[in-house]
Amino acid sequence: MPRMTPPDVDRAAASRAAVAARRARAEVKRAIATRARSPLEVAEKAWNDPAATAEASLRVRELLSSIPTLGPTRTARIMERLGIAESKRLGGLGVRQRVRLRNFLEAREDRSARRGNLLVLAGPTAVGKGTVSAHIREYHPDVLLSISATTRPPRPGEEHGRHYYFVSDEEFDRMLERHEFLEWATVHNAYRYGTPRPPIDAALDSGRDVLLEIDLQGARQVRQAMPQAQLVFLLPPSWEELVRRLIGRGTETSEEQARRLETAKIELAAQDEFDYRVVNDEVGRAAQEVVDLLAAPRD
Ligand SMILES: Nc1ncnc2c1ncn2[C@@H]1O[C@H](COP(=O)(O)OP(=O)(O)OP(=O)(O)O)[C@@H](O)[C@H]1O
Ligand SMILES: Nc1nc2c(ncn2[C@@H]2O[C@H](COP(=O)(O)O)[C@@H](O)[C@H]2O)c(=O)[nH]1
Repeated sequence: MPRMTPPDVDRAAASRAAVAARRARAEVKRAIATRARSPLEVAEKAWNDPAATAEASLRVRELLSSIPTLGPTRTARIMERLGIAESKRLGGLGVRQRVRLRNFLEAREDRSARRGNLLVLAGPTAVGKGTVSAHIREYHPDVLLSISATTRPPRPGEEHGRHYYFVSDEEFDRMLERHEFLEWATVHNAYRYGTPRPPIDAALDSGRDVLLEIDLQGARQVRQAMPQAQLVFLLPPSWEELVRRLIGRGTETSEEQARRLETAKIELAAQDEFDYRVVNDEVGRAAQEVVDLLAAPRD
């Protein structure tokens, strides 16, 4: 067997140390991915404990991308926002970079410790539920607006996956069999509508507030299934204004309008079942009232 010279010995030791360091970093990443350690705790250890070489040599990119909800694209975007270069290791960050990363990780931990709130927005046809919800989607993108599945055909301008998931009767039946809905109902004695449950659970678990824009039957089912949900009833300034909005929208035949106004009378009679009532006199103001209720802590 050839004898090892001193440089060979050094190289072998260095290579063993490199393998051990890689393993230690993989262990740290696994602990973050399985939520056994918080990324903030790992970062603090890297900065405060001189013996924490695995933590200190971990790249910021590796730390962030080990967080279960962050993929490589979001990681890259966050690092750019924090002003941290792709190759930077935790131990090599400057003071300002450490402050920015710490603030970011602290804010994430606060958010994930809080469960999101669920708010149901219901009300009679044409009161403006869709308009108020669209306003919230545009100005409060942090709120998840649930996308329902429906057997109704799309109206002009409506997009599959944005306004609704437009599905056939057969597909709706399959979703029912697979218990995919939090609630569902046949609305205005016409088409079926249902709220897919998995995106709602995921959002609430990650601390995101969720808004459901659904009918009275659905609101009652949500109250049963998730009693912590807040139920908000949207009111028109007057019955005459409601009729004006329905006719003015011009998306239903006069027969369908009459059917919807019959349902509206039943829905208006049930407004006392709701936790809050909001008058949709002006879209921005009504939307803000809904968002304020959504953000308010529940007891
Ligand atoms: N505050 C408001 N002032 C005046 N018009 C409004 C207001 N809010 C909504 N509208 C108008 O009323 C009509 C009905 O609104 P929208 O379609 O949002 O009602 P909706 O409650 O979602 O109805 P549906 O339950 O039938 O789907 C639309 O033409 C919309 O532009
Ligand atoms: N119970 C549910 N009702 C829903 C859902 N999605 C929408 N709706 C309600 O249906 C009517 C009609 O809506 P339109 O878009 O055809 O005008 C309206 O009251 C919606 O709030 C749902 O998932 N479940």
